[in-house]
Amino acid sequence: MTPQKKQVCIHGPGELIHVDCASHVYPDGSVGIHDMCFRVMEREVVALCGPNGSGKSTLIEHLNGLLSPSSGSVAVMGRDMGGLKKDIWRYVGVVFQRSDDQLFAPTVLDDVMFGPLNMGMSVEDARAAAIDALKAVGAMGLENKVPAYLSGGQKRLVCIAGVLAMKPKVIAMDEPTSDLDPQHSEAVEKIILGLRENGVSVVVATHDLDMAARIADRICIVKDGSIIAEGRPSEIFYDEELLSMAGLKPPGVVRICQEILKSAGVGHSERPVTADELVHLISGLITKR
Ligand SMILES: Nc1ncnc2c1ncn2[C@@H]1O[C@H](COP(=O)(O)OP(=O)(O)OP(=O)(O)O)[C@@H](O)[C@H]1O
Repeated sequence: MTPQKKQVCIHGPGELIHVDCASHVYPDGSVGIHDMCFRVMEREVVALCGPNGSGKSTLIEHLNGLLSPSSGSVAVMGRDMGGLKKDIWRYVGVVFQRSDDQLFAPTVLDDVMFGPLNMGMSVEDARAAAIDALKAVGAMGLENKVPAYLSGGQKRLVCIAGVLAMKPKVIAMDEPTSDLDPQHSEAVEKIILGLRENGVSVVVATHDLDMAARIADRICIVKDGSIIAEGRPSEIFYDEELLSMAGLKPPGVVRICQEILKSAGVGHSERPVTADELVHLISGLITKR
């Protein structure tokens, strides 16, 4: 199935967020995104994949009103972003690319409690929400630490906890596994999948196509400020022409699969994108011999 090129930006049922941004122009005249139609549906993980400077962060910052379209609109739960004001954090949370942009309080607990307190929760409830969130990301024990002294991986987990504590319906994460070791990356992947399991939708901007293949229901390819194609990982990651046009390399599993099938001289309709799917395909081929 050919991935769909985005053409029209029509509101549809089940949308949590609808971005219809004709353009976002930064004060210096740089165009961050343009002709951008983007939707977030219920209970899905969407990955934004594209080269440096393609507009992923700019799009993410439109999802909770940190940036607004120069021309166009953003609707959250069917309501215009402009009317949501501070309430936006109840619906959409953003985990920034640089953890140091997010952490500011004297202790981890203060930091994670900040959002809930700002939403009007009592100190007691905010503390309970913060502790729950720290538990959910496996960061209990860090409550009394100074955020600035945490490791990069710990900072990322605390940033995620700070957003989780507000219990939003959508969480957008900008390159959540960049600079993380394999263990912390896996922890973040598990958190994302756990969120979807609990009915939270997650938008992830990432250069890690292997991770996107493992966790995403939908891949959006972002190039030069627009989404040029979207579809399931198995559709997008086997489209060599599309990936090459976007300056991207297929995930490792896809490359291995293509090489194996080529050297074995067999065609196959299956399109594995995860290691488990590839193992399943190879086992099937061996059994048939
Ligand atoms: N504050 C800003 N002022 C001016 N131009 C900006 C600003 N932020 C981003 N841009 C420009 O907007 C475009 C999109 O940048 P953006 O950071 O959204 O891309 P990205 O896909 O997230 O990149 P990366 O993968 O490197 O993080 C780029 O041309 C960038 O130079």
